[in-house]
Amino acid sequence: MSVPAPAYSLADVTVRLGERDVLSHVSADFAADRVHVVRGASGAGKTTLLRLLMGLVEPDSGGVRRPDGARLAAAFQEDRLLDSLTVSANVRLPHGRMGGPERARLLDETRRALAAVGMAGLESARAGELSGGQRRRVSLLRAALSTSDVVFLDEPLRGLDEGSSRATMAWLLPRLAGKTVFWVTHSEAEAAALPAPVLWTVDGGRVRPGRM
Ligand SMILES: Nc1ncnc2c1ncn2[C@@H]1O[C@H](COP(=O)(O)OP(=O)(O)OP(=O)(O)O)[C@@H](O)[C@H]1O
Repeated sequence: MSVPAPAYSLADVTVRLGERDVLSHVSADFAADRVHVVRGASGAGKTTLLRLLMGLVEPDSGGVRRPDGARLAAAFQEDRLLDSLTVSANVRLPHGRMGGPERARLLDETRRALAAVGMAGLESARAGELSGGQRRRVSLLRAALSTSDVVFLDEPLRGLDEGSSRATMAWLLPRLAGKTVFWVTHSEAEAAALPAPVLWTVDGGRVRPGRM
């Protein structure tokens, strides 16, 4: 049986930000179609790793191989919602202009998704009127409902209470099936709830397989 090509490869990559090599001589292969759980202390470089894989940062030295033509979705640590737009308009953003039936289908899916994550009836609320935990969930819905092959989630459940967290996870996981996922978390329980996760630790500028 042939081994599938990795979705992303880093070869001796260094990323310098300000005065510091945040990532230093990192080599790693990230398999396609798996959930990669990225852990590490605050400031270790987890977000920088995600930005590097997404192509938002280029390495100062070394090589990055990214999949050709992959469609990316992301929920960043800061939710990046447009406050003056409604919840459903924010979820629709990655889809660009949509026709009647397609738009109606997404609106319906958004309505059902909001109910599933404990935000029933909020599709017409302005994003600027939402709480932090509600904003988080809208940003996750937007990423998970967009058409994508690779999904980057930077501390996706941060700030959610246990019930919301559980409901959001239950809604989210089936929608990530078959995709390559990068999931940054500080939570052991969250990592354990993910399907067959591939664990990575960012520490001292290095990215190592396994837990801390
Ligand atoms: N644009 C930048 N210029 C200079 N330094 C930066 C820049 N962006 C990040 N850093 C620094 O790089 C280091 C890694 O930051 P990064 O956000 O990747 O860490 P993290 O592991 O995601 O942290 P957290 O868990 O707190 O989100 C930090 O010391 C941060 O201050």
